Amino acid sequence: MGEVTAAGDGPAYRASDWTLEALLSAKGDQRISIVIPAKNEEATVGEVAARIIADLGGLVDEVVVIDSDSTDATAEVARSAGAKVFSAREIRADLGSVPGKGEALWKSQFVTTGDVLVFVDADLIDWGTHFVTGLLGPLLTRDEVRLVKAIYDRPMIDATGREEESGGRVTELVARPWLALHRPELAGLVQPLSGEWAIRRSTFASFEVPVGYGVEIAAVLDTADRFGVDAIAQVDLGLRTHRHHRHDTLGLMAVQVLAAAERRRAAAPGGGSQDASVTLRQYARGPEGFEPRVSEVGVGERPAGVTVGMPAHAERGTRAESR
Ligand SMILES: O=c1ccn([C@@H]2O[C@H](COP(=O)(O)OP(=O)(O)O[C@H]3O[C@H](CO)[C@@H](O)[C@H](O)[C@H]3O)[C@@H](O)[C@H]2O)c(=O)[nH]1
Ligand SMILES: O=C(O)[C@H](O)COP(=O)(O)O
Repeated sequence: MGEVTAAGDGPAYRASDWTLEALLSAKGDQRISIVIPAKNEEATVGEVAARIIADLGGLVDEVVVIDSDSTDATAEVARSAGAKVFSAREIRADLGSVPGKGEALWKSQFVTTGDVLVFVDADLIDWGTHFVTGLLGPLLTRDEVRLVKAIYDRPMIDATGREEESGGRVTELVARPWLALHRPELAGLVQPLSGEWAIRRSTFASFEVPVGYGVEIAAVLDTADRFGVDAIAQVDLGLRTHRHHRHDTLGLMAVQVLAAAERRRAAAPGGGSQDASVTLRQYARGPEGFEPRVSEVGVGERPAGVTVGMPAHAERGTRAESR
């Protein structure tokens, strides 16, 4: 097993570094929750949840799908697959609701029971349950590790099945350049935006959480700032394919990633209120020439979960933050 830090000055871990038996014994009495945020993922969420339940039922204590304002059969499909399903909007309704993936992850804190949270996207196509065991390995076996990021090859497959150039466009054009400019000690992160990551509940509950796609870059920066770069481990999981966005929706994602990163560079505008937004203008040629499309992109943040009250069943993991 290689020594690895986020700076990438050593080989990443590999999922095969741990057997299921080794993880079961390292787990002890800790509880493990898998959290799958899902917005209109009826085509894939059932398979993602069912495979984890079938392969890892002995290791994982619960598989929770957070339905993020889906208008399709995501919730029904996930429930039939055996997952516990919650609507993000209905969790802690006293705290209101805003759209976004980060919101779904933040809300998951109030309904999960795990000391360790493993986030897995719902739109995975090529993947395996070694994603989960790989992400758990460093967290269960090394006390200093707080956050584990998945790294993988991520080819971009077009509608005909042909492999385009590699994916991760926001990663390559936004996140990596920003890290190179402002946080070079984190430049060794192979996939700073990977949607599969594991974190101690106590750590996550102490973070402010961007409501949108800024949630990953924020967790990386906050972990490094609070606990040091060595608190982040990377695990090579091989190959991942997923559904791709068009360029215009990736532009919105890029705004959210940048807003979260900039907020952590300086007290920049944008964060703070859960409803904060930035106006993004994009252009497409129409009959009269280039026409603007204006989007209000949510870049607000939720406060640290511990400040708004954790449910009793989660208190053990949250108190452990002093670890
Ligand atoms: O409002 C939303 C939007 C998305 N999702 C879910 O979040 C996951 C990832 O969303 P997706 O739109 O597929 O993101 P990607 O294009 O895959 O973006 C990558 O980069 C993002 C920015 O870091 C990460 O949040 C993603 O997990 C990562 O896969 C999926 O399960 C979605 O269903 C929600 O739950 N609510
Ligand atoms: O992680 C990213 O950079 C975005 O999800 C975009 O990924 P894609 O270019 O593979 O669609």
